[in-house]
Amino acid sequence: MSKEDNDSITDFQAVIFDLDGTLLDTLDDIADSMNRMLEEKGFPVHTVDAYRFFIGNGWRMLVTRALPEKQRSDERIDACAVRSREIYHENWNCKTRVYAGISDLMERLQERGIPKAVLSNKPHDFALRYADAYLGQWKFKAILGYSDRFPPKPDPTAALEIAERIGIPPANFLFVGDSAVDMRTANAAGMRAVGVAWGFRGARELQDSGCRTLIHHPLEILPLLKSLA
Ligand SMILES: O=C(O)COP(=O)(O)O
Repeated sequence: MSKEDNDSITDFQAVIFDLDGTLLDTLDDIADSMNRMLEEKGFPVHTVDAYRFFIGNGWRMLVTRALPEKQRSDERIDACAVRSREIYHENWNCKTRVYAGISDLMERLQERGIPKAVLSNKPHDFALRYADAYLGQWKFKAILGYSDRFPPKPDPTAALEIAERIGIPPANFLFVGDSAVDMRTANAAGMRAVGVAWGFRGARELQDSGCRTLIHHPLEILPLLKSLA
């Protein structure tokens, strides 16, 4: 962390986490499911790494980016979204894992009584299922994936709703994510934008999109938080 970051740290008391690429490495399961759908439909598949840049703006955008440019009619995108979700439904947890250091971080946050929440552009049902399977031993004040209740990130509405529910002002939140979408959401919500270098997109994208604090290990979040001891 730079000195400048240290100087400007205020009274952070709560954390909102992105899910894909921040808490969980879901890349392979998403890429495999999408590639199986593309194969079935006779379209070219992509490398797993290509999916790092397709994921981030919700399932429909993921499907759109994965389809060849000339095959992106609304009807085709809808049909491919339905089929790829069916496949993902069966394969969501084959290779997914929690990133190193996340379990330690969750444990420490829990011990210190720091409120935490998840906000993802993943379909809401999948966000809940992942949180339950991989993060179920820790308490979250809210777990929100994408649904028709809130616009997707980078719109700040859902992040602000979480702050309201927890009863802590947005300015006292860390918003931790791995993509430009997350950094924009954080800044639009008036929360501290914390970028994680271990995620799908990497440090450069984060620095170019409003990241205020870049971290390389989950436990670097702890010194940013107010001590509740
Ligand atoms: O599924 C997506 O588009 C991204 O999900 P995330 O917001 O948890 O990174």
